[in-house]
Amino acid sequence: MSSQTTELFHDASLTPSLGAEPGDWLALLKPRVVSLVVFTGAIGLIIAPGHINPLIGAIAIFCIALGAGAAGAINMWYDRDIDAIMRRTTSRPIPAGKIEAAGALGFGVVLSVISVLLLAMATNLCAAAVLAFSIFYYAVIYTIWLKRRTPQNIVIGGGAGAFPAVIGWAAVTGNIGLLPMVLFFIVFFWTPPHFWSLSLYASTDYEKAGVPMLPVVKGARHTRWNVFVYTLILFPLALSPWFMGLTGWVYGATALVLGTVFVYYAWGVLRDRQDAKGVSLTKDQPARACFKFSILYLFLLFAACAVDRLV
Ligand code: HEM
Ligand SMILES: CC(C)=CCC/C(C)=C/CC/C(C)=C/COP(=O)(O)OP(=O)(O)O
Repeated sequence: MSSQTTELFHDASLTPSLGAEPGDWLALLKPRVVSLVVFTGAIGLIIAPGHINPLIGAIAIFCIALGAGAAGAINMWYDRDIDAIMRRTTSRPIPAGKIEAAGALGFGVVLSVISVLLLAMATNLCAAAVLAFSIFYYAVIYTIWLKRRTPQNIVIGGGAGAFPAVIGWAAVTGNIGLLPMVLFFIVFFWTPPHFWSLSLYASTDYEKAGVPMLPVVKGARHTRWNVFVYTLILFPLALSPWFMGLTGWVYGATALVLGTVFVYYAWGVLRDRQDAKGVSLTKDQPARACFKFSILYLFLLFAACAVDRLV
């Protein structure tokens, strides 16, 4: 096969469409990942001081979901070449030939605009502006600019997923308070252990696709240290809303327990010795366990924040 033919083969936009079903369009929105992002947005809205009409609140949460999903669709449009190479992503709608690339881009852009306009009309300009910026951040700053250029891609790019709590808060108050800012930094520092744990056992995929994720560029040992150090930083950071008197004891106790368990899992990742470059680490159980726990951690931490408001 000539190199040109190989390129055509890999350009998913040229794969014949097999006929998209509604589920394929939904898959473009990365619904499972977005669910946690939206949950943090909803908590931002619940803990904000003041009152919001429940219908308006529901619309605001819907807009965060729509905007985050739309950014995911733009991400899948841009990443269609590497998604076709990586085993984990090869069955996504574009590489699978279910949806054409241009259609996915149009879908993502239109939904982005709708989500921002609807949020502006339903709530206020501050919330809508932060949503617009976070879509831009994920789609352009992370996906197009950083992801393929630097192994620090997700440290900076992780900011995108940290905005929803700020958006939820702003939807109620029209401004950005101290508590949502701290929550922003909690998600920001949570992202590296979340993602680098996963990348430890998915590194051969990224290597194949030429994405400079940390384990590919710096090796597994370096990545393990980074997972551990970011988890250590996260520990006091997650406790800080309690120390500052922004939350009560329910949150404080939860952050203490969850932080301890997270450090334990990250320690497991650090102690793991499967470090040979190019070796498939799919059996890297400590990294898998740490990735899974990272999701539970953020879910429970934010839930505790809301429970604190109610007790
Ligand atoms: C740049 C930052 C991030 C990167 C690179 C990243 C990467 C990933 C990847 C590659 C997966 C596997 C998904 C799949 O197999 O399709 C994943 C799963 C997940 N991520 Fe992240 N993530 C990031 C930030 C976040 C944030 C901010 C949240 C939520 C607040 C989040 C929530 C989740 C959830 C809930 C899953 C599990 C989805 C499932 O059950 O399949 N991620 N993440
Ligand atoms: C409000 C708003 C716009 C929020 C967007 C935030 C969002 C969905 C953040 C999650 C970031 C994420 C899923 C990265 C996946 O990385 P990747 O795309 O590199 O992973 P992949 O290899 O699975 O495609």
